[in-house]
Amino acid sequence: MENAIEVSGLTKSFDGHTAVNHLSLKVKKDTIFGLLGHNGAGKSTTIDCILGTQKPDTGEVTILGCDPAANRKQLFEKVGVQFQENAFQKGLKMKEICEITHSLYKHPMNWREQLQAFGLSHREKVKVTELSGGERQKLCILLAMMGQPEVIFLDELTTGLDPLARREVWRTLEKLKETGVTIFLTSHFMDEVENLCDELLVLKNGQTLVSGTVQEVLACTGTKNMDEAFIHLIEGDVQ
Ligand SMILES: Nc1ncnc2c1ncn2[C@@H]1O[C@H](COP(=O)(O)OP(=O)(O)OP(=O)(O)O)[C@@H](O)[C@H]1O
Repeated sequence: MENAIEVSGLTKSFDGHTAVNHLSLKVKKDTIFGLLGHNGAGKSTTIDCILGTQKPDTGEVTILGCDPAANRKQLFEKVGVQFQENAFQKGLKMKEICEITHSLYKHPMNWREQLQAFGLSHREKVKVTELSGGERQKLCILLAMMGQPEVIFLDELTTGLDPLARREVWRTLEKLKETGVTIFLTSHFMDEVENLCDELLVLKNGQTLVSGTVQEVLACTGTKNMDEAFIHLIEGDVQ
């Protein structure tokens, strides 16, 4: 199976502190990949380096065979990114943000359909600042999907969502995967990872502890679920 994302020997330091240390990974096309780790493990830095928004100290990255730093414009059409909610311009209504984002793409999605799938249709005229945290989070995911990307990056996918909303998001991602979208996500919810991810990688202090399918991680840690596996991995290997 072809790879959508390849990372080899990625290292990134800030002021002498190594945030990501010699990380290598491959994400197969049409799969969901989960990057896990404790707070400060290096997940967001990894995504920033993969997207080219941070310059790695060393390492090679390709998305859909391209160097993201050198092919930014070309990749923009094919890669969706979940931006942090505080990046929203104040005073804009949800509908206006959707329309603006829609206008940026050659082949945008029907955002009203997705708004309905997320149960947000009745809120389209509400200012983003007046939405609940969970509603804003769903909006961020919708915006990442807007250009009908081939690859989508979702950092802290369902943080702030209630259990029902999390399942709505899961269903959306499963449908996206069925249509041939590759998804790279980070999450602190191990049930989410078990349900969604084809493969995962656990980081501790910027270094890879383990990678593989959920079953492989459970087998190598001798645990019954990802919660136990995660705690075993993070607590068991003090560095
Ligand atoms: N711009 C920056 N300048 C200095 N240090 C940074 C910067 N960005 C990240 N770091 C440091 O790099 C390390 C990894 O941070 P990162 O945000 O990648 O972790 P994370 O795994 O995404 O954490 P969380 O789960 O809390 O979001 C941390 O020690 C963090 O303080």
